[in-house]
Amino acid sequence: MDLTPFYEFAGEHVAVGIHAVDAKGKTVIYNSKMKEIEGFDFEELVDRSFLEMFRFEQQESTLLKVLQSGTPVLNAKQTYWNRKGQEITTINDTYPIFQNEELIGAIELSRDVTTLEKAVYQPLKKYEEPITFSTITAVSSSMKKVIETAEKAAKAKLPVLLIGESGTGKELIAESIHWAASSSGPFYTLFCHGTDLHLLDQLLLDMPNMTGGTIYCERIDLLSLHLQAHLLQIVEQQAGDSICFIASVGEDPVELIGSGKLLKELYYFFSAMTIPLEPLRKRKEDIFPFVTDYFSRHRMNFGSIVKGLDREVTRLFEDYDWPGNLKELELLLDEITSMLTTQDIVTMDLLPQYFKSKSKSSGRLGPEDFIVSRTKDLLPLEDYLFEAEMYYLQKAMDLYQGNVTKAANALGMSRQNLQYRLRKIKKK
Ligand SMILES: Nc1ncnc2c1ncn2[C@@H]1O[C@H](COP(=O)(O)OP(=O)(O)OP(=O)(O)O)[C@@H](O)[C@H]1O
Repeated sequence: MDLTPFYEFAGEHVAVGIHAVDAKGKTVIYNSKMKEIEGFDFEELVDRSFLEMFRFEQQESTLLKVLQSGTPVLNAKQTYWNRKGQEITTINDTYPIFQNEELIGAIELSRDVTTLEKAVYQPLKKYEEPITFSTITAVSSSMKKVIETAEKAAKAKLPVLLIGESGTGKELIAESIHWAASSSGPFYTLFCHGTDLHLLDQLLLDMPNMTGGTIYCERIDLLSLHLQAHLLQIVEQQAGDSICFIASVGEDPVELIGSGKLLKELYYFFSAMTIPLEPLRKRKEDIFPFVTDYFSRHRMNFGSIVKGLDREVTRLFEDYDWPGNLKELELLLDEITSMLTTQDIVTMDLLPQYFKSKSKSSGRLGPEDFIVSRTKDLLPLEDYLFEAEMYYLQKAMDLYQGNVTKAANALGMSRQNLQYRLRKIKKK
């Protein structure tokens, strides 16, 4: 009996992301769960082969690494911001695949542990005391405005809708509203990412026992419309009681409603007060005060001597776009401080390699710019070809460890020609 249809069905419906490549690194399997994890839409996937050419992300490189070494890489945890700007934490196992002792490809199995990570890890890690408005870095005028409105919301005790990209501090604001409202009960977070009917029903069962407190529904736009309707029923039943309801969404709610991702009625319920949080790239004044606060907490909690950033790192932080906002900065600082020994100033060599290459390319074209779609303008051909050439030449130089003669030879061009092109890249 041919079992292929069974395996195909299982591959599409299993709750693990699967990405397999052949011996040349070309994708041969990319299942639905992987699309969901990486945030791709179908239309974009058609162009995936193009994308692969330009992607430097860890995801691919683990597969390629395994392809080169022939040995598995297991339990690799990574937190990143996917194509839709959603924060995702996965644990990946990547294996080489052999047939008759010949390496024919590699496969990556990716478990989405975002919700688990938030529920288990974050409460342990953060501020030791309840979050109050004064704990929050708010130097920019837009963050000051956020705090002002949140203070009003705490007094009014009306439902609140927080709007902002992942990592902008929505949960912190929700928690500080809770404490400022001097609510007697607990602060609960309902992580909508990965929530199912069963968990929502559990919430329904638990609620009658709550005599106060706050329920924060994080990213209601990540629930299916069916579950949003269910959530609406739950919150409406309790409305008017002493429970305070706060929710968050990742983008403009009007657009979300327009594109069928947010139930209008659920939006109406929460939008008694709305608080938009700007992405960090639009309020860069908050970057360094946050770093200073982080370091002082680190000195206090771990007795370290870390004081600040050197000039080069400061410039890099200023220029970078921070797609994951303050959360991304915080994770980066966690990584940097874990490597500190006797140094009190953070220098370039303490920055992880992936961050250096990401920040170098920030401002330049990213992989998504190469996707051809009806909703976006095409890139001028010249820019497209320039990026492609730059990518290819840099990869060739890496492969030959910077040896221009050997790289030129492999590329079938003269040494002078390659040097000329490399200079052109540097100037851009
Ligand atoms: N203004 C801020 N001041 C201090 N810390 C901040 C601020 N904004 C974000 N952070 C830090 O970034 C982390 C992420 O913030 P938070 O979880 O509130 O973001 P979020 O907007 O709720 O993200 P998501 O939509 O992914 O849930 C927090 O743990 C906090 O330490």
